[in-house]
Amino acid sequence: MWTALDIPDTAQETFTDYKRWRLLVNDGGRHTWHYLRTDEEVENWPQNEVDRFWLGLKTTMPDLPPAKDPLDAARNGYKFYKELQSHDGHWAGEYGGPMFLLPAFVIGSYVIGMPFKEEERLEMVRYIMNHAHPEDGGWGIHVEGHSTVFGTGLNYTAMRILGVDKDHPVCVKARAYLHKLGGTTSIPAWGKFYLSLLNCYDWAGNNPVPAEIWLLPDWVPFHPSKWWIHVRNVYIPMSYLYGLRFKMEENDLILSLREELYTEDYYSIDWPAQRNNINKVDEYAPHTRLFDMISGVLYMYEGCVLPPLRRAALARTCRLIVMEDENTAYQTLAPVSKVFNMVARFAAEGRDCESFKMHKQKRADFIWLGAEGMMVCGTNGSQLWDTGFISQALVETGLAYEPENRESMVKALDPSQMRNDPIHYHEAYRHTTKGAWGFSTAEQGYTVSDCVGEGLRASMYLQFNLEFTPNLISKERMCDAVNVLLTLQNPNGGFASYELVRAPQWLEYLNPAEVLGNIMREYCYPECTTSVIAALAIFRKHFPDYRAADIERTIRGAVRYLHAAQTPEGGWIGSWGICFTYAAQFALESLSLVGETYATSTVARRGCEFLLSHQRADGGWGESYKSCEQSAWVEHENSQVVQTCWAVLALMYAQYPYADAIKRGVQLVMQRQKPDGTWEQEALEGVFNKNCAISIPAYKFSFPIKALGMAGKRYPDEAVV
Ligand SMILES: CC(C)=CCC[C@@H](C)[C@H]1CC[C@@]2(C)C3=C(CC[C@]12C)[C@@]1(C)CC[C@H](O)C(C)(C)[C@@H]1CC3
Repeated sequence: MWTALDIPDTAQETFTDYKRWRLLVNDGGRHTWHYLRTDEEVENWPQNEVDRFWLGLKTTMPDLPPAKDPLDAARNGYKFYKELQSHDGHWAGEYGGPMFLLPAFVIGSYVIGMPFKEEERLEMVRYIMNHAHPEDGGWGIHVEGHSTVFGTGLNYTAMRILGVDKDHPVCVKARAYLHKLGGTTSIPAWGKFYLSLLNCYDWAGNNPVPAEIWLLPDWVPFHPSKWWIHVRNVYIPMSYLYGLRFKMEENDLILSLREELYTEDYYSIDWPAQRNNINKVDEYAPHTRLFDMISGVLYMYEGCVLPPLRRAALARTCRLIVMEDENTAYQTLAPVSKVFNMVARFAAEGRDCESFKMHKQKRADFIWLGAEGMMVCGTNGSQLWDTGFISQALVETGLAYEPENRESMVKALDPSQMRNDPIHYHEAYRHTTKGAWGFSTAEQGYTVSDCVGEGLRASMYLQFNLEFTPNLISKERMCDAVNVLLTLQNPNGGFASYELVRAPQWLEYLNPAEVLGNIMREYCYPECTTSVIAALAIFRKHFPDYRAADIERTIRGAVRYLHAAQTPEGGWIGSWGICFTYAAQFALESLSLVGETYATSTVARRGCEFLLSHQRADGGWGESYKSCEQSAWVEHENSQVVQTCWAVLALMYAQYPYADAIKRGVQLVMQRQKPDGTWEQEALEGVFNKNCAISIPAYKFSFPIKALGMAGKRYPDEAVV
């Protein structure tokens, strides 16, 4: 255990002085939180509105005159949100929600002896405490999910490592619940893995992760280079660490955890029998028989591995890990692979080396301090994504032209386009990045299809629609972005997230991570496809001569995919936002850009009717995250501002002719606006892999501003309040 912390019984009050925390934004959009220990530092680096807002402190923003109409309400919204723009032009923000990322960081860091500051540890404990379920004291896979062994086992362990005593009431309650669930023997695979690194679970209790798979020739249909990039990047360092059976040395905490986490005597557990022991409360994607069979064979193979083969396989995975670190300047693709890469590099090279230093430096980029404590975000930020949406909203609503908003629009231009392919490109099985945008920063360096779409579109809007912005992005750079988009279309016309679909569908039968669905390979997504359609449709208006035939063919194929992806009820299943309302907004917008609206297209008309069938009596829309789990509409108990905006935008894009439904939605969003122009944080807005919700708090600015502003423009004569 890191030094013991004195932790109060409840966590509403902050554990550190929030007036001393500052968000540093530098180096192309990196953001890191710093605690100022001396008064002198506090004086030299005053707290600003961005710090105060995200820390949940009272901002100095005044109450605004009540909005007269929707456009005015949008204006009020932006008056506030503009103050949250960083000096470099992007909007920094929180991106929390999953409850396994912070424990992964804590466990991984502890295993390799990479410390956190005491103030950080205190606020991490506070975050965990604030998200314990009041009834049972446990944690789920995300903050809104039911308690599971995965959530409870990992967060309990993290609390103990961070310095909380085992007799603290929060630990006592969580432990009682964990024991009620049978203890951590039945923790899902990734939990088994973290605990094994910590020396609190025997490696024999894990299903094998043989590195030898990386020695197969590339043409093999299930070759790991064809897996979804997140799973690939998680399993490369996992297979390396599994091959080494890497674990930290025993100490008092570990010996104690071996007692606390289990209901039986740790030393008499039948570990091989635990490989497929997964608690029912955790299971989202149960093992298939095929998976269990292959694991059984691989388990036998582990008893007779050929040392030269294993050595060659470990050398190969080690090389892949180093390439990923170097391609991303040690950001890595996302927090799960970040931790495993960090531990793997430590296992290979130790502490006194550049990789340890660099991993420590970039570990900070994932850590965010919110009103409820310190968390680990889903990525190193959502810089490009949030900047893209708000820029587009301002241009589409016309607010960008208003003198007081011009400077912020000039600052927002040119967000982090990647100029070159990765350093290690083909050898690391990467997709091209020259001209692409990713979700966060250029440094992180991963092409994402819809981020290229939104980045390109925002750049075109800012540069071409506004006469006061400089010409920063050359035609050549925009064409580079289009080139990337054109490489990403799949044979069925659809677009996936980071790469082309490389692997067959049956690979999903081998999903080893019981808590997430659709993870093994890329899938085509309506949202990604529609972003691309929209960007290309706008691009060709500005540059009708550039690759005109290719663009036409691509758009036609994408629209065909989108038509086919519509469900019989008329909706689209969203995979990255919740859920049908999210996807409908993208789908109906992109269809309108190719001339398909309520009046001209049955697809658009059915899309509108589907949405209208779910409008609630209060005028809003509200879907639960369970819609994503079940791929079927599940009503939330309350209507949600962000989802209402998506639905209203979708209807407006489709030129739904009867204004009443739209106005009722607009009214709800206006009623929920607070006097300072903001909206309350409601339910989590994002999701991944079917089963894990994630918050994207910037959506509660960008989409209301866009929806209200567009409604204001569309119905200019009416005050809708
Ligand atoms: C399973 C693992 C490895 C967990 C770590 C979390 C990541 C996988 C998540 C967190 C954020 C996340 C949901 C994200 C995406 C993929 C998966 C991410 C990175 C993408 C980039 C996919 C494409 C989407 O359209 C969109 C751009 C919205 C999201 C953004 C966030």
